[in-house]
Amino acid sequence: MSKLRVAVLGAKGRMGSEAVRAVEGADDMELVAALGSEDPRNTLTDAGAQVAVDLTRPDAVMGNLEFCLANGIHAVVGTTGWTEERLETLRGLLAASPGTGVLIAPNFGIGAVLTMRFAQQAARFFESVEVVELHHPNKADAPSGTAARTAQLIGEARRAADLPAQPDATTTALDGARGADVDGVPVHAVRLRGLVAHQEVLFGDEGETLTIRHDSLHRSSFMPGVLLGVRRVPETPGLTFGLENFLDLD
Ligand SMILES: NC(=O)C1=CN([C@@H]2O[C@H](COP(=O)(O)OP(=O)(O)OC[C@H]3O[C@@H](n4cnc5c(N)ncnc54)[C@H](OP(=O)(O)O)[C@@H]3O)[C@@H](O)[C@H]2O)C=CC1
Ligand SMILES: O=C(O)C1=N[C@H](C(=O)O)C[C@H](O)C1
Repeated sequence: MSKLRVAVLGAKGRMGSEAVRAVEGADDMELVAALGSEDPRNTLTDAGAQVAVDLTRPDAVMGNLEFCLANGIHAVVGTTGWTEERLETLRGLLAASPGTGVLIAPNFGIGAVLTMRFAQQAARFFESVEVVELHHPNKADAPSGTAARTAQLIGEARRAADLPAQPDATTTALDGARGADVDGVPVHAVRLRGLVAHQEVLFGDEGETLTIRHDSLHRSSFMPGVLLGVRRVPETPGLTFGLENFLDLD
């Protein structure tokens, strides 16, 4: 069987360099290009890439995807910064390239995917909920894509259960003290030297609390998810949002 021809964008970055090693170590894949910010995108077509893994920056990913979709290259995207508006633009690009697949994974770690699923399940049972994400201080965006997605899933589950807005009697606060409001859920971002990627989802109700915590202690934790995405995306045209769609969680 011929090997999947894979390119990594952002190849010199923290995640990209790990992805380069993972692709090189996969028996069914061949790393055909490893691009940094200075490399022209046509390196991808010249190398005959079938799947591009984007681990760049929120301000770079859309241009990369435009190029990939215009050239029928499937994409596995770990880069963050996805708003509904950006997703809509991407859906438009995909409509013009119907056989091509894009996976956007807010988090490739199985523990993080499970955290989101468990939080979604717990959401309707608790009056209060807050999300705290904790990352290394070189991270460009806040809150993390994972925290934003977690809060969105919780918000959807609360609405589906007809829960009211959660109680919060704060009338005076320093700016930012209550975190960012994502879909009615306060999200707090910690940046601390020594950390990699961590998240706590705190639920509370009368007389009890529930904490769901996940820790990525090394970026190798994301690599099985990246490789799964690379294997599955060529057979999955259109937009897939979330690695859970490629996992049998139920
Ligand atoms: N989904 C997931 O599981 C995970 C997602 N991430 C996300 O991945 C992204 C990257 O994170 P991280 O590796 O820590 O960031 P880094 O800053 O370490 O790496 C980003 C790399 O992308 C390069 N780059 C920027 N623009 C382009 C471009 N147009 N083409 C090719 N390369 C480019 C940068 O090069 P230069 O320095 O020259 O600008 C840099 O080497 C972030 O959005 C982060 O949130 C991170 C971890 C897990
Ligand atoms: O930048 C990071 O490091 C990470 N980014 C992703 C995010 O924003 O959710 C995934 C993980 O948290 C690590």
